[in-house]
Amino acid sequence: MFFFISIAVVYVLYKWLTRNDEFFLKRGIPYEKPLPIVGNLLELVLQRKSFVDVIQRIYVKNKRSKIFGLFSFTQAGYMITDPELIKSVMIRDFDHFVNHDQCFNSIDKMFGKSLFALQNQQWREMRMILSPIFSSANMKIMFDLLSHYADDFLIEFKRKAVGDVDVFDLFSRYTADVTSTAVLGFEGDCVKNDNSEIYKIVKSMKEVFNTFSSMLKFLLFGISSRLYAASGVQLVNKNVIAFLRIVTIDAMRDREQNHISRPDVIQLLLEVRKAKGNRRSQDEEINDDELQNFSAHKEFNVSTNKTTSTLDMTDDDLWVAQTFLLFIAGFHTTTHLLQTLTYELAKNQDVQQELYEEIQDVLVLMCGKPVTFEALHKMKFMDCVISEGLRVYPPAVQVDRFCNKPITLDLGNGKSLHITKGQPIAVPVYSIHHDPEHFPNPEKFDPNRFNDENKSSIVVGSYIPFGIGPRACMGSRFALMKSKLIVFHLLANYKIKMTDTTPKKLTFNPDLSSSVKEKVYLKFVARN
Ligand code: HEM
Repeated sequence: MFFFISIAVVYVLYKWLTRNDEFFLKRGIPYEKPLPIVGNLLELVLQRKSFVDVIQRIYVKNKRSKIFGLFSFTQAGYMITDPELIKSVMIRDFDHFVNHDQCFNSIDKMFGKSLFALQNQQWREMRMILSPIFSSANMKIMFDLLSHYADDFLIEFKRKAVGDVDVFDLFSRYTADVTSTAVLGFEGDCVKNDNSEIYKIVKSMKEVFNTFSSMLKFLLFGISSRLYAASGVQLVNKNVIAFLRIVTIDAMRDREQNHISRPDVIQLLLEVRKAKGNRRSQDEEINDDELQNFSAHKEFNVSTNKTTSTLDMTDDDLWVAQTFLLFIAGFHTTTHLLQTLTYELAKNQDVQQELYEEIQDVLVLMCGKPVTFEALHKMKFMDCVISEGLRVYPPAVQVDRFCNKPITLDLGNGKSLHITKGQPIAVPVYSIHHDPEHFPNPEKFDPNRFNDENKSSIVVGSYIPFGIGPRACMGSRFALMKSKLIVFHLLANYKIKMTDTTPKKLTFNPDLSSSVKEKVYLKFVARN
């Protein structure tokens, strides 16, 4: 009897776990047959391949089709390869694809309240509240703060540059300091102090998404969100939340009591909270076309005619969640950009020399004064170099959307595809950036793809390091500014070289991120 019951249970479980297996077959969309539980991600779960490599293999096989299917664990999701379709989902038909995957909203109580996870009207309201953080006026204030910080950084760096430098560690610390100083208004001291407690916490924030155990949490959530909820597991650990409460809620209270005002996020959150959300205009100038930023995202107006707020402004966690997001969204991404970019500059000495010459020209123009916001943003070759860095090593492997209103997408040649509410759809950013149809000889690091002569031939939708459309990265201009500034100062003072241990090629960790597997040590040789 027990035997028959066991067989019946296994059978029911198998049927349930494979319930979506014919999803793409029924819709005539190419896909790879999934395995139970792991879907198409077996190599990733076995730690044999990175997410980048898994997607790349499936993309190359299916890219002739404008859309293909991917089983991320048990979830069947569409992957779009065609720039026109990408524009349609991310911009033209945005009202049907406002949100990220549902799981971000429910997998962690605190993260679920962050801008990244908020949905529909709540997302629109929060985006309008937060986007002025990166208005042109605020960016200039942040630039001044960062310029002062750069002086201290260079003094500290002199000490570190004596030996070979682990550039991941260096730029993680730089990014943590810059976010603390310019965005949140406190000193991180992560570069200065090798044992900085703040650095330990910020690093553990990164681990929230980029470890094997976080992947298992997503897997459990994918199998059953109810089981996940019942297990009591959360993504963000208690130490991180305690730290964020201090830098957000305690800081807000302190400023209110002591009448302190600083031009940063905490101040903005304080004002929004006091005004119960009524300070949510997007009238501050955010898009500045004069700045040379090929990859920067243009902010869209996402307002609606609803007048009452759907957010609970008195909820502390709502604000803690935004601080968390600002840390985490800029941390891995900017560190990854700077790590991989300095690696490519060391490898491609001709590119480094051309960039150094542009820096020298600016220094001459500045007549000994520090580089200004405008001068930094007018540097054309600098912009090409950064844009190419983000093409070859986009920090986000993919960007995703979740259908909130059914729609029929036109696939061309008389074909169409009906997308139902609740259906995930993603854009494989890394694979599109490495597609020779969009970027010939894609593995070559060639900044001139983005020069004035060539950049007009880049098809909209084929270059999306910051995503695209109203839900694209909110911090793109800040990320570009802090990256350009540090590259400027480092190259003005040092020549970057490979060491005997520097890897010949970079590969990626077997997790859901695009983090580099190898330790990257580089030599920084003082120029004078
Ligand atoms: C090189 C650095 C960075 C890269 C490549 C990057 C990339 C991205 C991408 C791909 C997205 C998703 C976009 C989409 O779904 O279309 C995103 C979202 C976001 N990023 Fe960034 N990011 C970077 C730095 C930053 C920084 C420094 C901040 C702020 C301090 C930031 C804040 C955000 C926020 C708040 C979102 C969520 C936007 C929303 O859901 O409305 N990012 N980023």
